[in-house]
Amino acid sequence: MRATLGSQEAIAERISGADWHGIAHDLDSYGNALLTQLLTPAECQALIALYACKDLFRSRVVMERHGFGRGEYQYFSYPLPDLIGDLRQLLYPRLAPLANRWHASMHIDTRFPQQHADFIARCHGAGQLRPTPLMLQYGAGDYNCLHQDLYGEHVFPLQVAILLSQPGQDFSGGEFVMTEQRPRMQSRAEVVPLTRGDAVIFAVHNRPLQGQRGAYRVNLRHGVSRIRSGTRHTLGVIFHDAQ
Ligand SMILES: O=C(O)CCC(=O)C(=O)O
Ligand SMILES: [Fe+2]
Repeated sequence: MRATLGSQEAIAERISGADWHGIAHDLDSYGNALLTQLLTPAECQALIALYACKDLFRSRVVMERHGFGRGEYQYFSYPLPDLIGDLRQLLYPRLAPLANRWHASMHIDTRFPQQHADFIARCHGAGQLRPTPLMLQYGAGDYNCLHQDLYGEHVFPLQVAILLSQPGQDFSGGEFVMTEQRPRMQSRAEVVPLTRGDAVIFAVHNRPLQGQRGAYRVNLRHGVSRIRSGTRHTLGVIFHDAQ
């Protein structure tokens, strides 16, 4: 599995080569940023194949049953497949300084350690023991309602979703969408254009927005518009664990 799923070194190199200044700028300006071509088509394909391996997952959610939309997803069990553990561990340190800066701007006291293992120890110490990385699977007519992935008191304010299917080839429709609700103002929407292997990094629930009298908090949600045809798979990397 290691061969098809790519080495940690290759993933680390792609992450190092990304434009992190540009990503920070986009996250500060829009609450989301693209990290293009994080995974190769072969890695995307290998990840999609994992969806059928029931033993890798701790639970399966049929979205319609909960009013979450239509489609399904599965949460991975520990130990995570290598590639997914590597992504979580390698992306986190790039985002922790930004998360700390956001918290400072929003006057939230919590600060995040530099290493993911230390943050996970904090989650586990508070009873948030269950892994949150997940794979989502949508067919024609499916969609994901606007939501926030909060699973307990401890929340890392950024998360990552990686599109594993090719738009225009594997599926049509199914755009990644975000809304941003500003206090006493109308909501703003963003559609994030993704191709297979691209990651979107985005705010989990709040971000600071610079106003005339300092920064204030805005409330964000994400979801997926209706899949018009075909099948769409995504890998979700959430950095906090769940209660
Ligand atoms: O399928 C998507 O693009 C959205 C997935 C999602 O909601 C998540 O990763 O938290
Ligand atoms: Fe989500």
